[in-house]
Amino acid sequence: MAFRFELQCTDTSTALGTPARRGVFHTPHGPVQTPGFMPVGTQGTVKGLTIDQVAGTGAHMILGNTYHLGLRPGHEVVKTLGGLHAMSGWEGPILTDSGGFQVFSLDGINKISEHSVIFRSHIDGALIDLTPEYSMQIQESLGSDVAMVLDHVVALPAEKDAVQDAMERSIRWAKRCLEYAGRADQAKFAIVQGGLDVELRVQCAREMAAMNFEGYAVGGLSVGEPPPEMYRITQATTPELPQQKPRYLMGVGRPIDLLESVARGIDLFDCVMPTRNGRNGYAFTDAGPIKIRNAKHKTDTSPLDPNCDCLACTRHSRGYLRHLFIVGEMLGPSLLSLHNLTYYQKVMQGAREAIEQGCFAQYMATKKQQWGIE
Ligand SMILES: Cc1ccc(CCc2c3nc[nH]c3cc3c(=O)[nH]c(N)nc23)cc1
Ligand SMILES: [Zn+2]
Repeated sequence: MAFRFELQCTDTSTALGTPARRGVFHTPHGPVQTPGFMPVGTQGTVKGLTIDQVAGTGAHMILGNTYHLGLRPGHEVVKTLGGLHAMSGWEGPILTDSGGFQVFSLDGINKISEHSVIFRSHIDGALIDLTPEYSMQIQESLGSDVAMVLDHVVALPAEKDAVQDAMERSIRWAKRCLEYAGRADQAKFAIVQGGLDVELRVQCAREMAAMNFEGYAVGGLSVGEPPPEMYRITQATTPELPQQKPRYLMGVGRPIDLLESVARGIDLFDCVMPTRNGRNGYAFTDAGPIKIRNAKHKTDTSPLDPNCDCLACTRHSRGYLRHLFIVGEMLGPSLLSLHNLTYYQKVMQGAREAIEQGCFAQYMATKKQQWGIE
């Protein structure tokens, strides 16, 4: 069996009506410990880090993108280079997004029809006709272990009929992706849409659950809605998804969002925050966030985070890291990205251990207190 989700134990200590879950998602490129965080490697690289550094953070699975790689260098080139694994050298599991979200979120014209979404390449202006089948074909060339279905995401806030129209189209497109005769060693994940409307979310989740996907993502969130709204929708959606399949909350989130969502039954996460914020000099630590450019760090010889064993925290001071950002040295963004990814993996490792011990609620409360959250 190329793919298998092994649900090891659950923890109901948070009493949110759906338990936190500890599991292992087995893939052809190795196991992924859940709950787990997947670093974003949009262009086939986690920006500023070597793959050995990414592995060193504790990451098991990384993300690639159909939209970007499909445009440049083009999926045929990636295929000729042996696929994303051979090209990047990453030997672990890879998940690729379908490209739809990038089309809808990158401002610019796009034309939606039942057939596809047509958009102009932001690189050379060429018209691209992205059908569910073409998205699957690109992801097949990329050779990812998990391919996301092509979905239609509407920007929030949106009228209920627009959300319903996009949700129903996403169901029809998901069916077309499932029917696409791809490779046996590539899993397909469904993506549940429905905006912030519980009724639409439940309907969509049930229709997707009735189709035989290897995993289920909750999409259409982390698009600017208030975190409590994200939690409310997640909590309404996960109970409708198959218990024995992995659940992936797309684009989430801050460390607190990861824990609040684990408590509501989510197994996998991705987010650009640790790397994007790292590149901008914003570090996540047990004592809360640090803006390294702040003058108060200028002569600070202490490490970024005394509890962290990453290269940035064991080899350098806050004063040096600040200096790198002030003079614009490329090592600065790399080191803070490395630290943030290490930090995210440590938060998730703690979550996995807490669920195993049945004390996830206590773990979340402790982290909230450390982070200065009510
Ligand atoms: C490389 C890569 C980058 C980013 C992503 C996830 C991108 C992403 C979202 N990010 C925030 N919210 C999101 C919602 C959706 C969504 O509803 N559908 C899809 N297909 N992707 C989403 C996947 C892969
Ligand atoms: Zn560190």
